[in-house]
Order: sequence, then structure tokens, then C-alpha cells
Amino acid sequence: MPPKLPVLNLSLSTRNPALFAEQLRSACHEIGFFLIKHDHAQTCEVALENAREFFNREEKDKMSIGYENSPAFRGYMPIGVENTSGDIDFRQQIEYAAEYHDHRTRDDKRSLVYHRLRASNPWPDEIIPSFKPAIMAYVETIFEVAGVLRNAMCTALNVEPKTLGRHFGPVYQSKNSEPSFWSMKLVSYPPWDDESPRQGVGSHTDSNFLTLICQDPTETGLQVQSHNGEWIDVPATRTDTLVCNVGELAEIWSAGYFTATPHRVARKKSQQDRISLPIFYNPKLDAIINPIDKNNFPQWDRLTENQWRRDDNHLMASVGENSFKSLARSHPAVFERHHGDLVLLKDGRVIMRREERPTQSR
Ligand SMILES: O=C(O)CCC(=O)C(=O)O
Ligand SMILES: [Fe+2]
Repeated sequence: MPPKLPVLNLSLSTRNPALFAEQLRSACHEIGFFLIKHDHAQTCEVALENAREFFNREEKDKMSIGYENSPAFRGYMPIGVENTSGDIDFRQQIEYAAEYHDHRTRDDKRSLVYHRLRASNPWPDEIIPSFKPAIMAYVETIFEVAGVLRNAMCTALNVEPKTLGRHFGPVYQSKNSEPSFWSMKLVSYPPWDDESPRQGVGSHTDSNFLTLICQDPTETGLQVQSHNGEWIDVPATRTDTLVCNVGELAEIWSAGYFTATPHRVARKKSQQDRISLPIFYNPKLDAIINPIDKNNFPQWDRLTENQWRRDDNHLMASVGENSFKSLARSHPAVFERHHGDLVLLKDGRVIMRREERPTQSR
């Protein structure tokens, strides 16, 4: 029997914080995936309904927030645009991220490459007025849940929560604070009419800190790789439950103790589409997340450290660089169109083309 995903309950974090932290420690260490029950089902349902309404619209309406004009990789992408390791993903989606008032372009000489991600989101206000409020209410709610999990992850590893918390900001940018660089996808995997499964999204690890997903209550498809290589099906979950997984940045921070586990979506035969709303929780764009001291560690229960490390995927401690890597790899068309001065290396690192590099004085 393949292992089952652990199920946690958010209310335990106030009733018995020590037990909650212990459950989270074991989930993040042993498998890197878990389900968590919460009290925000209604906010999740409203967000799912709005996403469904958007995806049911005509292509022309959806393309009114098309991603191609966004150097920051934001907006609607029809099926066929995204790929994982070169294979097309069978899904349509909208990508959003934290919004910045002070946008940066590639011509802005002050900025680092990843500052090109400082942008705003194209919202379909004219087509579905309820959309932005519904989605932002969802982001705000999930952000709260993620904050509780982040603090409990610290408790689990004997780390003072403030030392990690200082790298995170609020959902929105304000005069006095940089936001956390959260991002999200609203995804629709279309119906599939064949017995052999189709790639919804190929096997990958998430580059961010922690991912929280509200998914369609009836449709499945998400699969997690166990440590012996087997694929485990994530069950369909009600809207009072989120699917959570550890990202690369949490693996770096925890010196490999928490594991960013590969996962994928394999669409099986189904008449329905499957909607999912992953939120990629992250520190501020300029944060560097260094590994904590291994000497404080609890017992090591997993067989190997760096179980899923791959030569073709360089893990970066810089939130901005790690985020840019993941977007540039998944969306080669936007990368080529808007970032012709850059080269994407095989392992995901992005460098300036030789002719674009500033001349060095000796
Ligand atoms: O749609 C899902 O359930 C998961 C999608 C995912 O893993 C991703 O977009 O990174
Ligand atoms: Fe993912």
C-alpha cells in the first residue's frame, strides 16, 4: 500500500502548538506534502467559483488579460504555452503575484534581473467584477494560514520564529513595507477522453517556500512522488482542506531537513475540468534564505539528505533568482520576447548575454 498523506488540523496550532509543530515536522521531513483542515471554506468556494466562471468565458475575453505583454509573466495563458522540462502542460491558467507600485523594466539600470518581476496584475474587472475581490480575499486568507505554518515550522526546528519572519512582508506593498513575493496560479485542467493519462503538469519541485492549494472538491490528478519513487494520488479534498507542500526555499532554509518533493498532475479520463488554486508563499523578493544551524536538529528519520536534488536544477537562496528561474523555464516564449538580453542556463540560472554585460574597468 502506498503511504497516505498526513492530515493536520489548523485549530491544533492554538489548542496544542507543540503537538501541531511535531505533526508538521514529521510531515515536512518525511514526505514534504500534507493536507490541512481550516475554517475558511467559504472564501475558497467563492474563489473557485470565480475561477470557474473565468475559464468558461470565450477565448477572446480571456485573452483580454493575456500574458504575452507582461515581462513579469502575469496574466492568462491558454493551453500549450507552459511546459515542464520541455513537455507541454495540458492546462490553461492565470498567473498573478504580489503587486508593486514602482515597476522595473529591463532598461532600469538600477535594478537586478529579478527586479523585472516587480509589476502589477492584469485583472478582468470589466468581464467579471467580482473576480479580483474574490481572489484577493482568498490570497489574504491563505496568507494567514501560511504564516501559522511558517511559525510552526520554526518551532519544529527549534528556531526563533522572528529570525525567519523578518524575511516576510504583508500581502500588499505599502509606503513602509515591501510585500512578501507571493505568487499564485488559477489553473483549469480540461476534460480528458482517453484511458491513458495526460500530463497536466510534468514532474517538478516548487521553487518557493511553501505551497498551499485549494483544489476542485470532485476532481483528482495531483500526484506526489514517495521516497521509493512511487507516485501517490492526492485525494479530492473539500473546500475546508488545503493541500500543502514544501518548496525548494524551505528545503534550503532547513538545510535539507524538510523536503521539496517532486509532484505532477496526471489527468485521467474525466468529463469535468479540474480547477486548482495554488498559492506559492514566499519571503520578500530581495530576501536571501540561508540554511539554519544543523546542530539544533531533531532526529533524522528520512533515509537520505538531498533526496531529490538534480544537476539540472540549481537551488538558489535568493528569492528573486529562484523565482525568476522558475518563471523563465516554464514560459520560454515570454522569456524570449521580453528578456532577449538574458540567457537561461541548463540548470536554471539566468545570466546576461556577453554583449550586454557592463564593460569592466581595470
Ligand atoms: O494543480 C495542482 O494541483 C498543482 C499544480 C502545481 O504543482 C504547480 O503549478 O506548481
Ligand atoms: Fe507545483
